[in-house]
Amino acid sequence: MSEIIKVAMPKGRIYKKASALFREAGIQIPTDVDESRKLVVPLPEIGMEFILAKPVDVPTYVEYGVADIGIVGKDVLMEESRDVYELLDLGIARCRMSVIALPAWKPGIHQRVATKYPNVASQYFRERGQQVEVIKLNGSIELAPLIGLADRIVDMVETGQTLRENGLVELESMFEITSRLVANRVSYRMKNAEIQAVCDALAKAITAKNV
Ligand SMILES: Nc1ncnc2c1ncn2[C@@H]1O[C@H](COP(=O)(O)OP(=O)(O)OP(=O)(O)O)[C@@H](O)[C@H]1O
Ligand SMILES: O=P(O)(O)OC[C@H]1O[C@H](OP(=O)(O)OP(=O)(O)O)[C@H](O)[C@@H]1O
Repeated sequence: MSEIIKVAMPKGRIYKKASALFREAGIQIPTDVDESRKLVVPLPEIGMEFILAKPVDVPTYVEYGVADIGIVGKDVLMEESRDVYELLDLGIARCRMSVIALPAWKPGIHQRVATKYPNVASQYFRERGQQVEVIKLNGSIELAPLIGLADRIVDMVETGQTLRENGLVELESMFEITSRLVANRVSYRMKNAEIQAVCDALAKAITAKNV
């Protein structure tokens, strides 16, 4: 008998896109499990159990093996540096991580950068020889330059609407971001056939979408 695969799924904007991709891959998962308050959803009929997690926590659950696989944005993987296998680029929830400022921004002596991604931002500016003070925020990052907390921000840009509505400009695009399928290293060995089957089915669905 094949083993149950535990899947850490991010609540929020990735869930609908990821669950649609699973269904295109022939894995019939419900569309609306993220709308209830139930956090562990057993789906024995398809040999899976879904763990509905905050996106930033998905790599932690997978590293510790309480989830065998997970779906997570590349932005979170870069920031969290968890020891997980990155198996597949799902090509969903596409956006970019950028450096953003008010149009009048000029390099100054003491530069402050606000972001939800302090590790990624620190490394990015360090590699470019720019000395900056990085300030961690947890949301509405665009506020920081508007009210004088920081000169620049590092944040996600998708449609650009948030920037336009707040009179901000994108100075540099740092990284293209998509969601990834990741696996726990031990699970990948112990449940290899089951995990590889999910990975192959998703890869086939992605290829079918792109032709
Ligand atoms: N416009 C966007 N803004 C932010 N993230 C986006 C965007 N579009 C796609 N993404 C991707 O979606 C992922 C999850 O975004 P979501 O907003 O659901 O998470 P979150 O900000 O951690 O949620 P919460 O605020 O509930 O903790 C991001 O990590 C990123 O990979
Ligand atoms: O280019 P756009 O399509 O406007 O998308 C980008 C915005 O979306 C995200 O914010 P989110 O909605 O997650 O809210 P938050 O700022 O509270 O994290 C991100 O942090 C940007 O603010």
